[in-house]
Amino acid sequence: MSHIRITKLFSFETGHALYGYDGKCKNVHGHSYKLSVTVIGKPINDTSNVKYGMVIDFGDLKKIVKEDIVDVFDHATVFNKNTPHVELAKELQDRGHNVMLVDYQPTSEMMVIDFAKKIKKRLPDNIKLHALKLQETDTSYAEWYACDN
Ligand SMILES: Nc1nc2c(c(=O)[nH]1)N=C([C@H](O)[C@H](O)COP(=O)(O)OP(=O)(O)OP(=O)(O)O)CN2
Ligand SMILES: [Zn+2]
Repeated sequence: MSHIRITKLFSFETGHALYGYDGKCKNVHGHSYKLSVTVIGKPINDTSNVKYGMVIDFGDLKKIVKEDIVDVFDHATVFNKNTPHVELAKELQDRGHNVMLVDYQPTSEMMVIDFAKKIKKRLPDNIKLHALKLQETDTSYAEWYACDN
């Protein structure tokens, strides 16, 4: 049976700020992120399996990405916990805002690395993460490919 890649698209609204950056993105601002998740595997060959003909049910892939990424990042503001932004984060949290502290600079590149780690942990053994594309704006995106890593 052939290996087939299947892809599901997600979107979420997230705020961030790049501490120490030399441009406008050092300010707190937000993006309508678009995330494309591609996995690879062989379609199930067993006619008695309810998932016959599927690499992975799109719904099962959606559950993983929703639980570990979309529901966590949507309408949150992400700050690098290794910077003084941690104080701003605390103030916002104390005032009831949805803040996420991460261990990295929240660029598209670093976020896509984080997402790859999270998704890989959740996939069944027979399904491999092939690629992620994280689109920050209409003109800017970062990609993670298994073959590069
Ligand atoms: N390599 C990276 N460069 C920049 C990142 C990033 O994650 N990786 N992020 C930013 C900012 O978050 C910014 O909001 C997005 O940058 P940019 O594409 O430059 O945004 P513009 O609105 O100016 O895009 P145009 O379409 O060119 O107007 C900065 N850099
Ligand atoms: Zn930004």
